[in-house]
Amino acid sequence: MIVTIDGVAASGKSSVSGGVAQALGIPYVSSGLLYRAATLLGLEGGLDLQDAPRLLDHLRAHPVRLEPLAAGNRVWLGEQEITDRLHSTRIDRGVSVVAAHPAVRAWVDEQLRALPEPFVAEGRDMGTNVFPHAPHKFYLTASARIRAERRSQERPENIPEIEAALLRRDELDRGQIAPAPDARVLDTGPMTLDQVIQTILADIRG
Ligand SMILES: Nc1ncnc2c1ncn2[C@@H]1O[C@H](COP(=O)(O)OP(=O)(O)O)[C@@H](O)[C@H]1O
Ligand SMILES: Nc1ccn([C@H]2C[C@H](O)[C@@H](COP(=O)(O)OP(=O)(O)O)O2)c(=O)n1
Repeated sequence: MIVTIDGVAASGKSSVSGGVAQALGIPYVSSGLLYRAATLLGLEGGLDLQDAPRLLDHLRAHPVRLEPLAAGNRVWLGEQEITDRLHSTRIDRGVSVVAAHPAVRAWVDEQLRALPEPFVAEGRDMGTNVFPHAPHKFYLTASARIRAERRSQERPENIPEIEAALLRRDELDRGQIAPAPDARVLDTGPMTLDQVIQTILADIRG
């Protein structure tokens, strides 16, 4: 069984997926971490992030692995854990360029489709492209201001700066973001994290 939870940046995808997965006793899969890992490798390799063929060669030469645990996903580069380095403002700025390359998307999708079920998958296109046959699909939204207020707990910039960066990324990610026609759309703005998790669990349990 696969549950998909897609949505815009900072809409609550990882926190909600983690809570839903823990309640169901299954892992969750954070696809965005693989796009972030590809961005980190590109930046640290001194590559032009626009240069898809070189970036892909670089990715193929470096074994990146996503470990989808219920308590939080980890990303490995060989034997070295890189999870803590994936949520910087520098990666936020570069990741949309990297995620727009079809070859990078195929590199991510291949890894996701190889994972054993059951799991909760979160990202932008889990319910549309990667797991279109998933029986339970959700799509999270919230206003840019609310998302910026939430993110300000995790980033050094002030709320207007974070809001501007989120709107820029929404725009750049637009090609990847659309709710699946059979997804339930939830505006998390007026809800607590636990309310979102309980709403999704009630829907899954029917
Ligand atoms: N109602 C809510 N729904 C989802 N997340 C919320 C809610 N209220 C606060 N948050 C917080 O918003 C922050 C951003 O959520 P996160 O899971 O990182 O989003 P995303 O994975 O979409 O970037 C987290 O700190 C989360 O706990
Ligand atoms: N399935 C996915 C997941 C993420 N992406 C891209 C788009 C996002 O800007 C980045 C980072 O996604 P992530 O979900 O980690 O981060 P945010 O919640 O957007 O802060 O990756 C994507 O194109 N497709």
